[in-house]
Amino acid sequence: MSSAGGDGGVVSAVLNRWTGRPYSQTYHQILHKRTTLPIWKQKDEFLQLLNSNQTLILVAPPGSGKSTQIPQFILDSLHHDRTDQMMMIGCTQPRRLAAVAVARRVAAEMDVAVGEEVGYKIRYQDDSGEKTVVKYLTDGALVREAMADPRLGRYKVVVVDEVHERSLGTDVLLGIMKESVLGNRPDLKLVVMSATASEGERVQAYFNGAPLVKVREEAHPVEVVYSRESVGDYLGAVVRKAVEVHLREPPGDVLVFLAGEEEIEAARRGIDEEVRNLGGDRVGPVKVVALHSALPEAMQEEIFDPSPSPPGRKILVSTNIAETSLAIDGIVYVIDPGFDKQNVESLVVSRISKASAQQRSRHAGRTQQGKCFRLYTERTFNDEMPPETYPEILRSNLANVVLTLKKMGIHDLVHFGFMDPPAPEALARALEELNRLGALDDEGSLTKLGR
Ligand SMILES: Nc1ncnc2c1ncn2[C@@H]1O[C@H](COP(=O)(O)OP(=O)(O)OP(=O)(O)O)[C@@H](O)[C@H]1O
Repeated sequence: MSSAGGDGGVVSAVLNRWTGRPYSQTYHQILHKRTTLPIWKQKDEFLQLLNSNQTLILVAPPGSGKSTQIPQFILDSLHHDRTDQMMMIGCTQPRRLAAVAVARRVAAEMDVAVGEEVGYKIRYQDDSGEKTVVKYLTDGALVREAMADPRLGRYKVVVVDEVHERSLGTDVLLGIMKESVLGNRPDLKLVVMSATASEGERVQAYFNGAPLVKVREEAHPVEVVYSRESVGDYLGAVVRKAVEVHLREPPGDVLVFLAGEEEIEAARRGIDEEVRNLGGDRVGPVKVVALHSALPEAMQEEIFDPSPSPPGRKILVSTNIAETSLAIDGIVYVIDPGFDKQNVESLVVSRISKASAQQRSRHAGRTQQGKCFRLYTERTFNDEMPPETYPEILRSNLANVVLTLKKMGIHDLVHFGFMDPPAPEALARALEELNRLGALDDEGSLTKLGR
C-alpha cells in the first residue's frame, strides 16, 4: 500500500475519481472541515504502519474522525484498478443506526450516492452493490458473511470499529479474525479501533502486540458536577436539569443520556412542555431532538441540524449511541443520570461503568470548555459503578455463537481463543440447548436444521 493518489487529499483533483463528474460545492465545504479533524494529523503514520503490518490498533476519542476518515484514508492508499476484481474495505459498527448514519456521511464526503461506492448492510437492509468499495455494516452482519465465506474473500481490509463497546458481535468477529481469517488470508489487513485506551491495549495484547496508534486528544476541560443526594425519579430530574441549564448557563448545546425510546420520548415532551410553560421563545427557542434506533431515518438526520442561535439552544436526548458511536458537534453541557440498558434488546436498566461515565462527560469538552451534570453522588460513582464495561459475551446466551462457529467449521469451542472466554458451563448450556432443539446431533455436529 502507498498513499499515492486519491480524492481525499487536501489538494483534490477536479474530477471525482469515482463518478468522473466535477466535485460539488458541498464536497469542498466538507473536505475543508474533514481536514481539520484530529485524525488527519496522523494519517501518514497510520498508513505507514498499516503498510507494514497485518493488524493495527487505533485508539482515538469520539469525534476525532475514526469512523468516517479511516476507511477513506485506506481507500485512497490502495491502487484500485477497475479491471481487477474490486475488493472492499468493510467497517463494522455494533449499532445499526451508526452503520447507516456513517455510510451516509461518508457518501456525502466522497460525493457519491449511498449504495454505490459507499454502501451499508444491516440486518434487514442491504444497500450496497457491485460498485461498493467502502461498506459499513454491523458486526453481526459481517459475522454472517463469514459463515457463508469463511475467507471473507470480498474484503481487502476489515476495520472493526467501536471495539470498546465489547458487543457480542465484535467479540465473535475478533475471535474469527484471529483464529481463522487472518491466517488463511495473509493479504487481508485488520484495523481495530477503540475510543478508550484500556480496551485498545487489551486488543493489542490479544493480537500479540500488534502496533497501536494513539490519536492525541484535543479536549477542553470539563467541570463535573455531582448531585448532592441520590435522585429517585431520574427522568423527572433530567427534565428539570435540562430546563435549568437552558435558563442559567451560557450558550452551548446540551446532550442528555437516557436508556431507551420511551424515556427519551417522555423527556422530550417534558422539556418541551416546561419551556412552553415558561413562555416559550421568551426564554430562547429550544429545539429538543431525540436520538434512538426506533426513529425513522429522516428524523435521525435532525441531530446534525444547526442549533437555533443563542439565546436558543439544541437539547439532544439520546441513548448510549451518542456516548461513542456518533459524534455531534456543538455540545457544551452533558446530563448523565448514570443508567443504561444492558443491551439493545434488554429491558433491564443498570448502572453504567466509570469508563462510560467518563466518556459521556468528555462530550462537553469537545468544542470548548464545558460542564457535565452527573445526577448521582460522587459516592455512587466511587462505590457502585464498575470500572470497565463488562463484555456482552460474558452475559449472553451463546446458542447463536455456537451455531455460527460450527457453521464456519470451528468445532473445538472450549479452546476457541475469545478475548474473554465465556465460562465452560455457559458453552455447555448452549450445546445442550441446541442438541435439544435438534440443531446439533449427539456428536455436536450441525444437523440439517442447525445449518
Ligand atoms: N452526518 C453527519 N453530519 C455532519 N457532520 C458529521 C456527520 N457525521 C460525522 N460528522 C462530523 O465528522 C466528525 C467525525 O466523525 P466520526 O464519526 O468519524 O468520529 P469518530 O472519531 O469515529 O467518533 P465516533 O466514534 O463517535 O463515531 C464529527 O465530529 C462531525 O464533525
